[in-house]
Amino acid sequence: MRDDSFHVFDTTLRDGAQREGINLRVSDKLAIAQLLDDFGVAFIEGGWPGANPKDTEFFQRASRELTLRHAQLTAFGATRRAGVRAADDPQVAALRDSGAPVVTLVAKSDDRHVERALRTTLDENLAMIADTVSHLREHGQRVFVDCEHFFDGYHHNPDHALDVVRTAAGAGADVVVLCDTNGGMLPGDITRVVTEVREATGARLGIHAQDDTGCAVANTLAAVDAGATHVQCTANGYGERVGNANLFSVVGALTLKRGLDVLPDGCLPEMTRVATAVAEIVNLTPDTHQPYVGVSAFAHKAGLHASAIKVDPDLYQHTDPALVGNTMRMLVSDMAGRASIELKAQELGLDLSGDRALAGRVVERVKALELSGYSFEAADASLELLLREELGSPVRYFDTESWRVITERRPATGADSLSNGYESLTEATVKLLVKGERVIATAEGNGPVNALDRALRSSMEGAYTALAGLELTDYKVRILEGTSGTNAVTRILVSFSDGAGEWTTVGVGPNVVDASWAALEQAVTYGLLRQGYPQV
Ligand SMILES: CC(=O)SCCNC(=O)CCNC(=O)[C@H](O)C(C)(C)COP(=O)(O)OP(=O)(O)OC[C@H]1O[C@@H](n2cnc3c(N)ncnc32)[C@H](O)[C@@H]1OP(=O)(O)O
Ligand SMILES: CC(=O)C(=O)O
Repeated sequence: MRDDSFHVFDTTLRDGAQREGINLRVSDKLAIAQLLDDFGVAFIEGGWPGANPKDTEFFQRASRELTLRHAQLTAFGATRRAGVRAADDPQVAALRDSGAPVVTLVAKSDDRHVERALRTTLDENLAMIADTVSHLREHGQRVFVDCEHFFDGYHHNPDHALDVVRTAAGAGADVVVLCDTNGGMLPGDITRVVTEVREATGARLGIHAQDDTGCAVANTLAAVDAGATHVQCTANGYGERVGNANLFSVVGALTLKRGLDVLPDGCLPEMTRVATAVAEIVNLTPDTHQPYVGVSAFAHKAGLHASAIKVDPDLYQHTDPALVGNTMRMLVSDMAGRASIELKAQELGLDLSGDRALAGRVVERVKALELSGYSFEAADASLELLLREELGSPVRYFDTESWRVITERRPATGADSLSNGYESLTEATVKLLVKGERVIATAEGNGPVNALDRALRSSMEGAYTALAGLELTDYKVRILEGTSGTNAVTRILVSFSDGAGEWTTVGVGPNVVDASWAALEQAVTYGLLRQGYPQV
């Protein structure tokens, strides 16, 4: 039986889904629920059964299709309408019949909302809460009550706000959740109010904090410090308007900073995987700078940081990334020092044998190249090739004698209205020395880079069969001197994949095709190195 003394309650599938830009299918919701269960949350709020067909179907399918090891499903919905018995309210019936063992009821606790939005009396509001909680409890469901706008309501009419808490708890709600629905509170407000409400009512309290002041995580932690034992959060902080308290930041803080065992054993290292997988499912780019789980959360750029990290990573990290399933990374740029290079070499599996002079030479080359427009922090493959060269074993699979590209614009057959009756075709010829033989290859492409890529591969596919499995996955152009117009220097980043991994290289030059070739040549060389081909 799971310890019930502290609840991590996730509402990604309900409040998270209220974020602009998220539109989940039932299968998405089921997949996210499974991930949240892997992460070990105690409650997963699945949605509002009866409010829309998708959420109703989610609860039907969840009972058949989900195997939850850690979490209980929770159905969300409102208290009964004014003037109707809970037993006769169809929305309450949908909660009762959802199959969820737990129901979270949203209740009004700000008298202005009662009078102006519900258009009823304060007494009827209390009756709606008591009647709905008792009805669901009689049907065997556990009930939590979300007190909407609690903090604003407490400020405006503390007596009614406290009556709501006492009524909910008195009717059988296990947790009364104080909600900062408009997200306007600051941590000091939360500490004071939670403390006062706990002392005045003795109820078990929870916290639900929207992030409109950017304080949702801090507010959640302040509530816990003041005695709340139930935290409502969403994966990656998704939620209505700017979002909710971020589940991963809250859990990271509670476990690693406060020493609370809020997850089952072994679940914390799932954090980074779950955060990324949820972002993929909701179709939002993962936030690279998100605390704990972002790809940059433990990425170090400054040379002074690296020199201390070399002695002990704890000197520049607030926690061990492995505890949350993340990894430390060294970034090499013109802010690097010798220690950065030494650590990067270690990360890449290269042995510098403590050669400080060699590391110093690499630093100097990197700084000079970055001054001319290169950027190595996103181009690990280029950096590795440079390091190998300085180590005295440059990577060579072919030598380029020359290449040429011709783009022809000609009348098109079946051209669409955008092409103005013309089409362009590019042809590239490359001349290389491959394993001692001179090879010449020509290929067509839809542009210079595509044509060069195809010619380069076709010239070597006999010698290196694995080339067929390499794929160009990204091509980025950055104009470095914006004021020079078409005379500018450009930086090209190309990314390749071989199915097992991805790598990026960088080329720079005043001629965009030349810079692209430089990046392409390195990317293919690095790809062949990854395949383990012996060098020529
Ligand atoms: C703070 C939060 O984020 S709470 C979560 C909010 N989530 C959602 O609203 C998403 C799902 N909502 C919906 O699909 C719809 O709004 C429904 C199905 C719930 C209701 O739809 P409708 O019946 O068309 O009503 P509508 O949305 O216009 O208004 C909500 C009604 O609920 C009432 N209501 C609001 N809060 C409560 C409450 N805590 N208890 C009881 N009734 C409430 C309102 O007074 C209003 O009543 P009225 O129709 O008599 O004016
Ligand atoms: C319940 C809820 O989502 C809120 O009050 O913000």
